[in-house]
Amino acid sequence: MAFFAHQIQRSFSSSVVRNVVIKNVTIIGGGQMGAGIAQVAASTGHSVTLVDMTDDILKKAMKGIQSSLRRVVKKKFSDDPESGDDFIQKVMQNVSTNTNPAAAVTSSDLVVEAIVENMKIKQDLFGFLDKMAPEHTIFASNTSSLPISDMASATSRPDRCGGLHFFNPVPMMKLVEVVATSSTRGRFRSLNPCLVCPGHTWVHQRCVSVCHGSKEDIDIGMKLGAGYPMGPFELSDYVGLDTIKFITDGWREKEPDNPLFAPSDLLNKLVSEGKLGKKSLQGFYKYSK
Ligand SMILES: CCCCCCC[C@H](O)CC(=O)SCCNC(=O)CCNC(=O)[C@H](O)C(C)(C)COP(=O)([O-])OP(=O)([O-])OC[C@H]1O[C@@H](n2cnc3c(N)ncnc32)[C@H](O)[C@@H]1OP(=O)([O-])[O-]
Ligand SMILES: NC(=O)c1ccc[n+]([C@@H]2O[C@H](COP(=O)([O-])OP(=O)(O)OC[C@H]3O[C@@H](n4cnc5c(N)ncnc54)[C@H](O)[C@@H]3O)[C@@H](O)[C@H]2O)c1
Repeated sequence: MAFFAHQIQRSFSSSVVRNVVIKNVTIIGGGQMGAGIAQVAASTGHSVTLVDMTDDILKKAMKGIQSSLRRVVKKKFSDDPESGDDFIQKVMQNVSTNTNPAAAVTSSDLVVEAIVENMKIKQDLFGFLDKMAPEHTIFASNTSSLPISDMASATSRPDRCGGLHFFNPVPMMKLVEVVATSSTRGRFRSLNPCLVCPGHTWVHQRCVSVCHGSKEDIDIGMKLGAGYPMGPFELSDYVGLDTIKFITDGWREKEPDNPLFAPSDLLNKLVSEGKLGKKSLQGFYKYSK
């Protein structure tokens, strides 16, 4: 995270931002991704404020961060459990929660949004925070597929808006795509040398695969045959079927004739039944708590 904070700082060309030290990070959205981003930012010494709509959601997020840290520590401090406990305590002390986004950004250096994959809601959030956050604050979106420039246009600081596309689960995935727009000028560039296309990069285009066969066979096939750590159905449950639906609906809007983005009756049925994947304990597969 420190590396990316440096990269963002180095790349934003406006003088107001250039000498910004990224210390205070506000994450809006304490779901799968927001909680993971908060964990990584707090683990690298940043002071983090995690925002969501209710205290219950935030309590669940903090519990998730703690259990994830325990998994990290089991490996990182295997021969020194006491230091592991200290590490967890220190990281958790770096994270505070707030249900009031306005109060949570008053001293932010970097705001990362990881809320629902809906452009209007993201634009409204960016527009609102733009009035509340300090002049120097950088805004970043963790969106999987929506154009950063459309979010930046909802603010008075398009030169300090970018994408920070983390991958799930954040504490385990080394890739973060730093997405620039024409307004971010300067040297801000995507660290991931890849084609920029709907959904940012070719990484996503490979997630969208046309499959024929049982979900189990396809997942096993992609794991054993393509060396994937998870098959496409397992991964879709892991990402969240609602998020997958937001993304593919967005891509279909842009390219209605692309057969890759044809609507999936099964996906639409599962989402309409609230079967969102791992986060709701049922999607393509069933999960235990
Ligand atoms: C159609 C639209 C498509 C676009 C979708 C867009 C989505 C989005 O924009 C892009 C993405 O993210 S795409 C998604 C990109 N992401 C992918 O493709 C992910 C692919 N999957 C993987 O890389 C692996 O399955 C995992 C790393 C998730 C799990 O590893 P595994 O080996 O299969 O099994 P394991 O036994 O579970 O874990 C082993 C050990 O790892 C550690 N650990 C694990 N989770 C942890 C956590 N949360 N915290 C801390 N630690 C965690 C832990 O030490 C654990 O040991 P333990 O003794 O159990 O504590
Ligand atoms: N799930 C993934 O694998 C993955 C990976 C990379 C990027 N993303 C992107 O990250 C974002 C979040 O995805 P997720 O899987 O964490 O979703 P999620 O549903 O797990 O979490 C979203 C959280 O945002 C909160 N929220 C929604 N609107 C809000 C608002 N106005 N103010 C404050 N909180 C609000 C919700 O209460 C929820 O807790 C999406 O844009 C998604 O495309 C997802």
